[in-house]
Amino acid sequence: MNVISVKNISKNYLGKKVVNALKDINLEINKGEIFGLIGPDGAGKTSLFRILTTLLIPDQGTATVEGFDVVNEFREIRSRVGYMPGKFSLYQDLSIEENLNFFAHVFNTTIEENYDLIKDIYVQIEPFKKRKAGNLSGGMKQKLALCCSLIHKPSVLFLDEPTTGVDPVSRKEFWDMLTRLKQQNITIMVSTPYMDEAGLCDRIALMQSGEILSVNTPIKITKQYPDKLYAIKSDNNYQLLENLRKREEISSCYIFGEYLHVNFKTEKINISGVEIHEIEPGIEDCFIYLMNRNEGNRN
Ligand SMILES: Nc1ncnc2c1ncn2[C@@H]1O[C@H](COP(=O)(O)OP(=O)(O)OP(=O)(O)O)[C@@H](O)[C@H]1O
Repeated sequence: MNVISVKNISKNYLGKKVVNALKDINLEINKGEIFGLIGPDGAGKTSLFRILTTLLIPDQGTATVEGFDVVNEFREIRSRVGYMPGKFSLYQDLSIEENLNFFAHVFNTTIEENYDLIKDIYVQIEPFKKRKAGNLSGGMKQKLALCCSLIHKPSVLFLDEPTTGVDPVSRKEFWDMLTRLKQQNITIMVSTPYMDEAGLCDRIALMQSGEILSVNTPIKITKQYPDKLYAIKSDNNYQLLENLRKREEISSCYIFGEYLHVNFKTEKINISGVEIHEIEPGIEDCFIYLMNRNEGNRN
């Protein structure tokens, strides 16, 4: 049985303008996986998390978590999942210790009862346990929020952009922690806008504008890239970008760090006065390729 199953889920927000936040989403997530939802702001990641954690009702489709329906069996789900929302949602006026005790109390447990699960993370913030949550650094807030979401020993953990705005060292530590939680057989669904974190997941879904563009292991997604990709650099990359985008034989060209990444429609490459070499595509290249293809199909 899949731990999370999403079938034809759609969600619209009604307002002056209707927003199609999720369009016919289908996903299956296996036990013990670290599954990444990768996509830019507005892709629909939070809406999907909120549906799976029973905080939002879908307009269409069905979804189950640990075999329970997200609408009809929400109570069963709430006791089994941990949710770390994107925005810091703990009590800023309570200390680390008080926040943790509060969440333990809500779930009818104690810090001591499940200490084993949070120990690795908690020891890093314990020296500051009397400090108010509002006065913690980004990395420490994130560790506290993770502890609070784990305190009732959930079997599924939903983490919405847990590393956004967190320094690179804390980001690395955070992903190490997720690997340790996975070893305890916890299924983890995590969203991130950082493409480098995609490679740390067992499988990922690339999401854009409420749609899933691809689901696979990070390696398979990059292997499916259908074209040759070149990195090109000149003294003036902006001028080069403008020139290349006008050329008929170039199907895509975008800035990537100090290089431009370019696809050609033709095998023969006629370009001089630049540094050019073929490269292996990364997740971000795959994302851009799939996004362009999706937009092309729509037009
Ligand atoms: N309560 C709401 N009312 C109206 N529109 C909403 C609401 N919540 C989300 N949206 C819109 O739905 C779309 C998907 O938003 P969602 O928050 O699910 O995406 P996301 O990938 O998590 O992005 P972000 O990181 O910006 O939250 C966006 O266009 C967003 O503006």
